[in-house]
Order: sequence, then C-alpha cells, then structure tokens
Amino acid sequence: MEPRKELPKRIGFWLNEKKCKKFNVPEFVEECRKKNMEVIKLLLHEPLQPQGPFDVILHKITPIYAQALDANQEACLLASAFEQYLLSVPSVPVVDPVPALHTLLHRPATYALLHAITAHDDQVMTPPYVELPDTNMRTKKQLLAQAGVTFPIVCKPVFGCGGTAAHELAVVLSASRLTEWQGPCVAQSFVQHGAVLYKLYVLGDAWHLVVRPSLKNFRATDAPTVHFNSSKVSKADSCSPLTQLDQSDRAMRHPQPDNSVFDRIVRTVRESLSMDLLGIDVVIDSSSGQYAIIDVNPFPSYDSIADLMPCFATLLFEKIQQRSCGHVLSASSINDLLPARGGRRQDSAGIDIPALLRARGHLPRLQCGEDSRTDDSHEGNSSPNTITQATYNTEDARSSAAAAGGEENSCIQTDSSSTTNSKICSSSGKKNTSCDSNSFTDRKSCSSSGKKESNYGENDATVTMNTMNAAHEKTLNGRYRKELSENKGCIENAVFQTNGINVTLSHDNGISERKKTCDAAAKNVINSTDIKQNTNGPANIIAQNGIIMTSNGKRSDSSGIFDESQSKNDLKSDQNAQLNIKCTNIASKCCYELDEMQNEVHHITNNTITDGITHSLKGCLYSDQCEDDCAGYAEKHSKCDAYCNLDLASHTEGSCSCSPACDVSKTNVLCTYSAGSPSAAGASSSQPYPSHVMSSVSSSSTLQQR
Ligand SMILES: Nc1ncnc2c1ncn2[C@@H]1O[C@H](COP(=O)(O)OP(=O)(O)OP(=O)(O)O)[C@@H](O)[C@H]1O
Ligand SMILES: O=P(O)(O)O[C@H]1[C@H](O)[C@@H](O)[C@H](OP(=O)(O)O)[C@@H](OP(=O)(O)O)[C@H]1O
Repeated sequence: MEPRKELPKRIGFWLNEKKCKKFNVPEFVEECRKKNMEVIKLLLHEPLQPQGPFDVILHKITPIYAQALDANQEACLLASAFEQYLLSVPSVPVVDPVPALHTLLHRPATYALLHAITAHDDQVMTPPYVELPDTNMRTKKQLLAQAGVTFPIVCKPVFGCGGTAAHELAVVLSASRLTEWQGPCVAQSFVQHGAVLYKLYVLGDAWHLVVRPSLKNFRATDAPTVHFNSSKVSKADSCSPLTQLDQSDRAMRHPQPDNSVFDRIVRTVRESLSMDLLGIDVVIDSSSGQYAIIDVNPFPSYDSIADLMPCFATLLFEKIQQRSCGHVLSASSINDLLPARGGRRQDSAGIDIPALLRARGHLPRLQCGEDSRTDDSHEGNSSPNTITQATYNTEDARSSAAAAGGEENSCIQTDSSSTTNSKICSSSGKKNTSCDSNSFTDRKSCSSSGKKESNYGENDATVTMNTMNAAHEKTLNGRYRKELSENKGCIENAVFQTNGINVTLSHDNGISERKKTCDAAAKNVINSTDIKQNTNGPANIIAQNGIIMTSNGKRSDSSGIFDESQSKNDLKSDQNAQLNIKCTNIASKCCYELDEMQNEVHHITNNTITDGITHSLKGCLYSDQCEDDCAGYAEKHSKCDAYCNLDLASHTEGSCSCSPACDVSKTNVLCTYSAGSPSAAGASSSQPYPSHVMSSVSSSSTLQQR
C-alpha cells in the first residue's frame, strides 16, 4: 500500500501589497510547495481564527503599525486583532515576533537596545544619540550636549518604519542650523565613513553582506542643513550626489571590513531581538575603525540576494520541524549558540507602542483593548504591598494549569488579590483571561486582577511574561518561577536567563499596576542604595540567575547586590537606565491619569538627565511652557501621596525646580539630587582600527552560514 501523503503544512502569510510585489510571492509559494507547505494569505480584515490553523506565520505587519501611529483607527484595530490572534495560538512560530517589532518601530528604543548590547565591545558601537522633542533651541542644545551628540548630526523621525515620512532625514551641520529641522526627531552623531554602507541581511542562521552607497563625509560647518530621503541614498541603484565623496576625501584610506566583526554584530543583534529577518546597517568610522550600527530594519528587502526563496522556504520548514520536535524556537536556538555571552533580550526596550498609541489618542478606548479598569483600580492602591501579578502563558504553564484543574491554553496568574498564592486562570475568555503586556487587548483582563491589598509574599511574582514569542513557551519550570519570584518582577523588560533560555519580562502597561509593582520593588528588589532610590530598577537591566546588569553592563553579585560605591557611578553614567527609571517612577507616582501620564512620561523622558540629577521637572526647566508644565505637574503630583513640595513660587523658565527641602528618601526620583556629571550615553571610544583585513567585499552578496 502506498504510504499516505502527509497533508501540507500551512503557512499563514501577510505582507502588504507593495511588499508582496517586491517579495516575489509566486516564487515563494512554489518553493514552499516543494517542501509540502502551502501558503495562505491572511485576511486581516476578517476574523483570523477561522483562517487557521497554521503551522507557522510569516508576516511584515510594521506598515500597519506605522499607519496606526499615524492616527489610522482601522490600522489600529487590525494590529490589535493580529496581536490578539497570535496570543490565541501561542505555540505557533511567528516570523517575527511582534514585541521585537515594537522596538524596531521606534528609533530611540532601537538605539537604546543597540547601545546596551554594544556597551562592552570596543570595536562596535551605535553613535551617540538623543531623542529631541519639538522644543526650543536651548533645550535641544542642552539635550545634545548631555547625550554627547556632536555635530554634524543626522536627524531622523522618531518612528522608523512605514511610509515615506519615516525616511525623511537631514544632516544638520551646526547648532545654529538646528531650526532647519521641524518637529521631534532622534539626533545622532554623524559618523564619517567614506560613503560606504554595509548591509547585513539576516535570514535565520545565515547572513548576507551587501555593500551599498551611503552619505559622503560631512563636517561641522555653518552650511545649510541637508535634507534627504534615506530611500534615495542607500539603495543598490542610488546615485545621489550626496553619496559622492568630495575630492579631498577620495584619497582617504578607508578601513577594510572584518567579517568576524559583522558576524558578532549579527549574533548580538539577533540574539537581543530574537528575530530571524533583519537588515542591520553598519558603517565603519573612518578614523577610529569602529563599526557603528546606524539602523536595524525588520524583514528587509534582501535586494540582490540570490536564491532567496529557497532560503525562506527552508527557514519556515525548519520552524515547523522544530516545533513538532518540541524544540524551542528562534530565540533560544540563538541563545544556545551563545551560552557564554548570556543571551539578552529586550523586547521593547522600555517603549510600549500600544500605550503610546493610546496616549496619542490613536487607540480607541475599548475597541483596541484599552485598559478597562475603573478609576477604582487606578487609585487607592498606594500601599507599597499591593498587587503582584505574573502571567506565564507557556507550555509549562499550560501543564501546570492542567494539573491544577485549569484549562488547556490557560495561564497561571499570580494575583496578590488572592493574598499569597498563585491562581490558575484560563485564557479562554473565562475569569482573569490571559495577560500579555504587549497585547492591546489583554491588558484589560490583566488589569481586572489589579485589585488591592495583599501581602507581598515570598511566592508572589511581580511580572507579566511576554507570551508573544513562541520560543518562550517551554521555558517555564520550577526553577524559573523561583527566579522570577526572587526577583520580584518589577524589572521591566528584563531578561532572566536559565539554562541558556531567556524569558523576557515586561511590565503590565497599566500605570496603576506599575505603581504597585514598583512600590513593592522598592522594598524588595535591589540592595544598592542608589538603585533603591531609583527603585523598580532600570528598565534595561538584565537579570541572569540572580546577577543583575545595568544597561551599561555593570554586574551585581550573584544575589543581585551591587557594590555600593560602584553602583552610584554606574547608574549615573547609565543614561538609558536613568531615563527608564525616571519614567517608571514618575508613572508610579502619578498613577491615576493613565493617558495623560503616558504623555507626560514621554515628555519628561525627552528632557531628562543632567549631571546625574533626575529632576522630575526637567521638562519644565527647559520648556518654553515652563509655567504651564509646572502647574500641570504640580496639580497632578499634589494628588500623589508622598510627592515632594514643589517650589511653585518660582515657576519661570529656567528656575522652576523641586524644592530643596524635598525629602529624597520619601520621594524617589521625583526629586532626587546627586552630584557629578553624566558620561555621554553611547559615546564612542577611540579604538585604533584593528589590523584584520577581509580579502574583498564585493557589491554582490556574500553568504555567511553559521
Ligand atoms: N549616524 C550616521 N552617520 C553617518 N551616516 C548616517 C548616520 N545615520 C544614517 N546615516 C546615513 O543615512 C542613511 C539613512 O539612515 P537610516 O538607515 O538611519 O535611515 P532609515 O530611514 O532608517 O533608512 P532605511 O531605508 O535603511 O530604513 C544611511 O544609509 C547612511 O547613509
Ligand atoms: O532592505 P533595504 O534595501 O535596506 O530597504 C529596506 C528599508 O531599509 C526599510 O526601511 C524598509 O522598510 P519600511 O518600509 O518598513 O520602512 C524596507 O521596505 P520593504 O519592506 O518595502 O522592503 C526596505 O526598503
């Protein structure tokens, strides 16, 4: 008897029309067919569940997010439905996981991540950068100086994916020309790199190098700002005058690229994002020889890569195989490769795209899963020992849930409203449905458990596990839970690593939840005084088996305790961490005005950090609307317990500040004073160019199989 032919595996697939054309879908379908896989285009406007089941999902959803960020309600709903669907099929591999895309959508989050992961590599860096709000010139100059960003600078829109506007950039050559950029941006030091761009196209475990034209060398002068669209300068067929080196630069020797450094960059970036499809843009600093990562794109064009479709089909085939063999998927396979480096992962590097959308009013309150808490749940929870919550939507969680009488696909929710122990809940729409901080919709149900009063018991965990990445499904075990509970959560976007497998924790997104968890952390998490004062921890810290690292790479001992003297300086110089600390603490202080606070947090984040001082009023110190801002803050903060007294009398530009009488120990970072100067985040060190030489790099692709 003839062996029965296996049914084809089903690939759920979504690209927008433009990308479909570029991607050569017919060839992709054909290659998949050869491997007994069928490609089913997802109809995002229709319910997704009935379109399944799928064995793997391949998508590029970022254009939908870009539209959502541009106030398109329909796009918002589509993104929400898509995320919701992914949550409902947690064991299906997704190429690539959505939380990582949140990071790549937002340039400051991307650069924060790059800064953190390159901090210890002398040869690799991301250029100094700072997010500049649409504010007055003085503030801008101050922010640039604080961050160590030097002219010329490249100004880039804050959101980096999607339509044309995201790619309208400018090179501003001097501070006096700053007025020539309108609106907020990320400003990044320009790196002179001889007009050569190295694109690293990552496809699963393989990467391809493509050499592209890039901006010529610019130097600080008073010349007018150079506006350009990035899609016109660095494509294979670009021939912009902006990429023609000046005569005087042509003779300059440009450092030869070293494949091993590229390989390291690929591994580190891929590991940090747990993604399979990436375009990493690198330039080499002509004088220092350092490799500067200037951009990371999800699901890039793979322009000029030969035999792309068989590679795609193989990648998806392997994903399906790994799943059916019970292997952990992409994230951990990468980490397995790198046990010594200690896999890191920061899903959203502190940025919460859905929250941002809500704050801008782009997410309708209930349609897109706006937090459905009543005011009750936002306030009245000022007790430090209130809510702790953990959601583990994992395979192990499922079995635990089943063992405890829960349902398949359920999550375990440690909910301190039930005082100490975990509660098993179902994700099937029953009580306390599954929670995922990166989902638009589930926040509603998470927050429903945000009741009050419970002891912050030893067994409570304070984390919400990000369930979007199937790779995490199998990672929860007893030991893991112990570690989570020991760390008390409250470490937003932290990564815990056990046995080479990462789990990313991310916050609950609900401000009132944060307040509770942060307050709890103030009492429990980290023993360094400095960190305690900035409690709830730098969002970028990474905890591995009890060791905590700040985003500038300093390590605690194995119990999470930092050396006191060291940690002071570490934190001071750790600008990213401070930004996040501050942001979180402000949120934690003013918990009840969710949307507005998101704005405020954002605003304040844009205006933080001088000399290690984390004034909550930095925003108003430099803002044109000082008086308004201060009044606004004062009004909000006056409702917050333990908020320090503001010197309301001095609300004029440049002089409004926290009262010196403010009780530091009581008020956390809202009014914390400390001395000392910050070191510039992301400042590059001047390493001589290493002497390794790669034989040649052609403008065609080179395949590097790891
Ligand atoms: N810090 C920098 N120093 C020097 N040149 C830079 C820097 N940042 C960007 N560039 C130049 O500007 C181009 C576009 O920058 P970038 O990649 O950040 O923009 P983008 O809009 O994200 O582009 P993409 O189309 O690749 O997504 C780069 O290819 C490079 O030529
Ligand atoms: O792969 P290269 O040639 O580097 O170019 C990519 C850009 O760098 C990306 O910014 C584009 O993505 P977005 O359109 O999502 O911004 C991306 O757009 P695509 O998804 O339309 O291919 C590419 O154009």
